Amino acid sequence: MTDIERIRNFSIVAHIDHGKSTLADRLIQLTGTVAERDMKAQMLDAMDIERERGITIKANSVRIDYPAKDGHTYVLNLIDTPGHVDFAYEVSRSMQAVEGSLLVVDASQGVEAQTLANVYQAIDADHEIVPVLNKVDLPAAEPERVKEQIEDVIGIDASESVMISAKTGLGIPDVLEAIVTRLPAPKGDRDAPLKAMLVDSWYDSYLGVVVLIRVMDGVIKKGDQIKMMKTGAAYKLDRLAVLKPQMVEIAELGPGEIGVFTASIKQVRDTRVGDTITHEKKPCATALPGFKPAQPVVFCGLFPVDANDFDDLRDAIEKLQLNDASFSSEMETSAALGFGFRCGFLGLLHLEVIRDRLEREYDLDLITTAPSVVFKLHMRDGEVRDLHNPADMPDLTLVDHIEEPRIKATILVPDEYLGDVLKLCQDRRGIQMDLTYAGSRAMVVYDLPLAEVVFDFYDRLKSVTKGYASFDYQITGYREDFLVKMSILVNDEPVDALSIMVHRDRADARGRAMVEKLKDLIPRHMFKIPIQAAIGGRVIARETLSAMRKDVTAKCYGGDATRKKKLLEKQKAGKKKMRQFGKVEIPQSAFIAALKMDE
Ligand SMILES: Nc1nc2c(ncn2[C@@H]2O[C@H](COP(=O)(O)OP(=O)(O)OP(=O)(O)O)[C@@H](O)[C@H]2O)c(=O)[nH]1
Repeated sequence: MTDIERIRNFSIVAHIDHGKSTLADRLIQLTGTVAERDMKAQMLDAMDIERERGITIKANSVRIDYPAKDGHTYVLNLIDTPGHVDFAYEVSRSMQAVEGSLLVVDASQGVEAQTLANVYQAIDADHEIVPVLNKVDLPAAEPERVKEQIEDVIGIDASESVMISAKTGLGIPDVLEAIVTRLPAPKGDRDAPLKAMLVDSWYDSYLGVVVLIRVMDGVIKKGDQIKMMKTGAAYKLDRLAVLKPQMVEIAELGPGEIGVFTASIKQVRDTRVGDTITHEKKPCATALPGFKPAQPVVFCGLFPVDANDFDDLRDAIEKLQLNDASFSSEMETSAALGFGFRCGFLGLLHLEVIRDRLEREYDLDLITTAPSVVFKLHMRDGEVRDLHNPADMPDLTLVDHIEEPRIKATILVPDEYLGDVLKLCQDRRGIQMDLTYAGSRAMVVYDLPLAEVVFDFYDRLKSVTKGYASFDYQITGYREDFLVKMSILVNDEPVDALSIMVHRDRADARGRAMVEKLKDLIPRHMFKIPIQAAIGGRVIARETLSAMRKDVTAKCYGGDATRKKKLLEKQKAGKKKMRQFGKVEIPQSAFIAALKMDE
């Protein structure tokens, strides 16, 4: 067991790409935690997709032994936090598990939206914060200006920022010293009953579920009989270890320490981030505050393009859920799309990552329906229902009013793009709450309906600002608005995968845009096809796709049978990506394309 005075627990907060992973790698490397030859760049980002997209999804941790200048060897525990907005709750739990943060800011870029969101979480958790200016090797680095910005925008003292280049290794020893001298040691009572926080968990194909914990009070040992206070489940610990970052078994962990255990836990779902772990026989009196179960906020339907792949899709979803308790699924049948799943996600990025993995790792062709948020239906009889799928919208006469989730969005953007950003937010029913300046950049805060953000807001924001805006949001609550369900009818058949909830004032424009798009996206058939948008029984927009004149084989005159056969085969292959709606075939790509809004 480590002397509590010689422990420092910390996390690194940064905006995406400011160099968090590179710094972590350097710290690990410099302290010889990993032998040089085992050093893979970005040790902490385990998953391929994370590496490819350059984002950190699952929190993880590493324990570093550091001989400090004062002659003592310290144990430094770095908990890596997910950098994306969708995982705000996971970030908040990781923050509770440590006492300090390194605030990494790219000295050539300055403070960004996620820097703010994450540093506020660190401040909320009462962290001691050490500002670290990275990338000072770049000619464009302006450390003095960025220091000022940190003081102006975040309001913390940046005069003693550590200047580093995680790339060249410059300043890394200073970071290690700052961790020891400027961050506080943890506190905890060794003699009190065990109280540990469940910080993270993941599924390992050899070990089963691995649980990352921070001990607050008491001592945990291999073989202990433990209990999770929120779920009530009890387990016997069969392995206790620290991560260096590979697992090294350890006999016990005391207050202030961070480590992992395994205990024959079947699925990640049985472990809840933020839960309190204690001894079954001698439990602690109260659980740690702030526990919140993971709540999916964005839903969409996932259907196999080829109905025969349904079983494969179900198996793949079950496998992914082994490692991700926040991704929910429920079987769904759609008249148009057949059998599939209605899935819930923490946010848009989470949705994209899961869909990508299903398509890539499990080789599935999927139709994704429009992402939707959870609407609250206040029924006339007083009942309040959650609506996860616009297709399930009940008869309007039964509904008194509808509420939708709202967010507080923070956007940082260079001055010259401010006008475009304001217009975009305004177009998405936003209400401006704040507008301030930090140097040549504006910080805008908007109250927006989440429904207007889930689809393509982020893409639009990036395109109108040429990638210079940064964006972050948090859900603030529900508010009533005049929302209606808009259905799309193709050849008089409703296509439920295309129905959306929309504000009444926007319905006409959205409806018109969608039918116009669909007219281009649906190939011509042998007959005329009306395409309509409707609210209830009322058609608000209509286009007609005219009939095709010739069939594809018509130009193969003469008896060229092979050519004809080839053409028909080609057509058949193309059909695999099509869906049949009544007599009409709609290409898979049309579903998402039709919902994109051009502004
Ligand atoms: N020139 C220079 N480039 C750096 C430095 N530190 C990191 N980079 C580069 O900046 C990019 C982003 O670095 P990462 O460490 O992946 O950033 P991150 O903050 O971990 O990003 P996420 O994992 O996406 O949150 C990489 O291409 C790094 O090579 C530095 O000190 N100088």
